[in-house]
Amino acid sequence: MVEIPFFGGGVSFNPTTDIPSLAGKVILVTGGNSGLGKQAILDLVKHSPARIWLAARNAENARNTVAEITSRCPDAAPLIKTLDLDLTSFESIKAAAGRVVAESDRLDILMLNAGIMMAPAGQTKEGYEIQFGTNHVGHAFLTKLLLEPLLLPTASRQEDVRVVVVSSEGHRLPTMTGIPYDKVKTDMKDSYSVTRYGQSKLANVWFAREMARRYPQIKTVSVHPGAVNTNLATPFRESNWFLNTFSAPVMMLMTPVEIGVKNQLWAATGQPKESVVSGEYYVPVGKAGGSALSKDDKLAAELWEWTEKELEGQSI
Ligand SMILES: NC(=O)c1ccc[n+]([C@@H]2O[C@H](COP(=O)([O-])OP(=O)(O)OC[C@H]3O[C@@H](n4cnc5c(N)ncnc54)[C@H](O)[C@@H]3O)[C@@H](O)[C@H]2O)c1
Repeated sequence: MVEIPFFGGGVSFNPTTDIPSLAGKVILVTGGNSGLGKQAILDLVKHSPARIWLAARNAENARNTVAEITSRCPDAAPLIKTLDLDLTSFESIKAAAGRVVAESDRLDILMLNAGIMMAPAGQTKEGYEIQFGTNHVGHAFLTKLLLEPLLLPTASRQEDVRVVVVSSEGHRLPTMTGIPYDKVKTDMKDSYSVTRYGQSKLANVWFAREMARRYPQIKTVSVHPGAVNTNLATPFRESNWFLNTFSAPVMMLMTPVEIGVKNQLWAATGQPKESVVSGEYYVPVGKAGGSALSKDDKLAAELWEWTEKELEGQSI
């Protein structure tokens, strides 16, 4: 997918010098075993030690990632824990949240970073279209389970609590149609499509916007990382011989992950904290953006209410 590059504006952010001390804080990053999530954890532990949950769906990959991070940053070893989390399964999300609540006394940064794009068509365990179910429903459920036991109590102690939802400029793809709620569980014929990805990423922006309105004590924002050289498009590429053969030079032109991670790191830690405005959607780095549709408060509230209904009665 072609992401729109951004020139000019924004803020300058250097993880090495601009991440403030996070000592004593607890951070959870979903999709922590590759791409932007892994790089975010590397920067966080390298430059400002905090206790970190590296959430990933494959336990062995997660352990290997921790081994790689701690080999590059040995002091991080006691600070990182892996967390089994498959966002396509409510059972897995409940187990993950249950463990975090049992083993943490606070949660300062929740980075909802995991995502899939144009993966093979499919449905989550609960029947949602796979991109919408993973990118939006799974993250919304995880947030719901962590909100009352950890995020709100941490915020009530006057702490700087932030939720960063990694969205995409792909949120612009659903223009007139928005999100067809009647189809997210029933109609799978274009489940692999970029339109479905766009719907899930629009949901990410709306979710952050409405969460910011409902919980002003927590700073919740959504971000676009840029067009970054990660594994995100691998399943799509591998499904198409032409892309598979000719995409290597294009990949090399994409933003390296060390740069691409800056926007979400800035959103999670940037100072002064007033510079990160709750409810906003940011393009790299720290530049407010977003489609007109993504700023529609009525539609953001509608998404929240629809999601709440879907998750009704679900708890750890
Ligand atoms: N790379 C880009 O150019 C780009 C552009 C815009 C937005 N994004 C967003 O950035 C985020 C991170 O993606 P990335 O580029 O690092 O790609 P990536 O493929 O390297 O990382 C995605 C991560 O999500 C995890 N994940 C996927 N399905 C999961 C599931 N069911 N349960 C738990 N974890 C799951 C993967 O294991 C992986 O760790 C995504 O939300 C993506 O939509 C990326």
